[in-house]
Amino acid sequence: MNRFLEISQIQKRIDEFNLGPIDLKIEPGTITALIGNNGSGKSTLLKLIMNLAKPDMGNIKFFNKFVYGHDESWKKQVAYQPQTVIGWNPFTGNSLKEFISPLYPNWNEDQFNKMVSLLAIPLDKRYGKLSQGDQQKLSLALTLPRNTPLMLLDEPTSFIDIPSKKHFIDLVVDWMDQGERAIIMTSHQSEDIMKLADYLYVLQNGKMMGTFEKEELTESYMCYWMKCDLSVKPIPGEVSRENNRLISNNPSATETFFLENNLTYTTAKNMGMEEIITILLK
Ligand SMILES: Nc1ncnc2c1ncn2[C@@H]1O[C@H](COP(=O)(O)OP(=O)(O)OP(=O)(O)O)[C@@H](O)[C@H]1O
Repeated sequence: MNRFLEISQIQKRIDEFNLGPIDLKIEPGTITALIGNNGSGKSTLLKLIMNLAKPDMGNIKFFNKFVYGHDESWKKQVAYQPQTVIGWNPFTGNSLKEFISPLYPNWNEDQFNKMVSLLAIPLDKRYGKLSQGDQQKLSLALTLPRNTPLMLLDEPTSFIDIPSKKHFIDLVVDWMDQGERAIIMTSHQSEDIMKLADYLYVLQNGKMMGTFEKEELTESYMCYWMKCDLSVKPIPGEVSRENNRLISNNPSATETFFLENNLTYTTAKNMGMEEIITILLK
């Protein structure tokens, strides 16, 4: 299988914080959402991929090339949108576009203009004078049109307004359709995750909790309201219970057990992404 990115046993210590060991493989045609509580190491992982921080252990291969060498030509193949961009404040959107666009051979000017118009981005104001939302929109408009095989987005929609979030989702879907591409994005926005992600990579306090296929994850969590309070413990698949409400991450095992033990429920409901993430990050 052709792998865009392969992270093997990466570890990084920053003061008291320990990230890893992390293993992650990214294949073309996929969007992976990095999920985790604040401070769990998501941005640090993106910085390690971009060689902006050095790991203490492990390695990262991008298109089968180690990223921790002197040759950084691979960076032309990755578009990285950090949470905070350093050094852009004195420049207007127009000047930033003039600096950035020549660096990327697949830069698409029409796509940039489309994003500027759709997201109503002021190009003649200095970046430092823009609102946080406009800064984020400009940063996106300077990232997607690079049309690199891999895009790394660090909380791309945390400040932008609701209509722009909807445009962002459409733009990303369109971006993915244009070739052999992949995205890794950190996000706390369940709508972005629900609509865009194929995989969820979950981090908890720097530790890797696992990779989950989104559809499987949403299908595997079910909430049951039982006819009466449950006294039997534990029930196969049980994740948690409260009075007559039971959450399972293995509905078929749970329902078989209900049948075998004459336990009846009044309602069964799939759970939303926000509820599932809350359970995963408990
Ligand atoms: N430059 C730094 N100096 C000291 N500590 C740092 C630095 N960068 C990150 N850390 C620490 O590393 C840990 C992980 O931070 P990181 O920003 O990667 O988390 P995150 O999952 O992206 O968080 P958030 O969801 O809040 O953006 C935190 O404990 C943070 O304080």
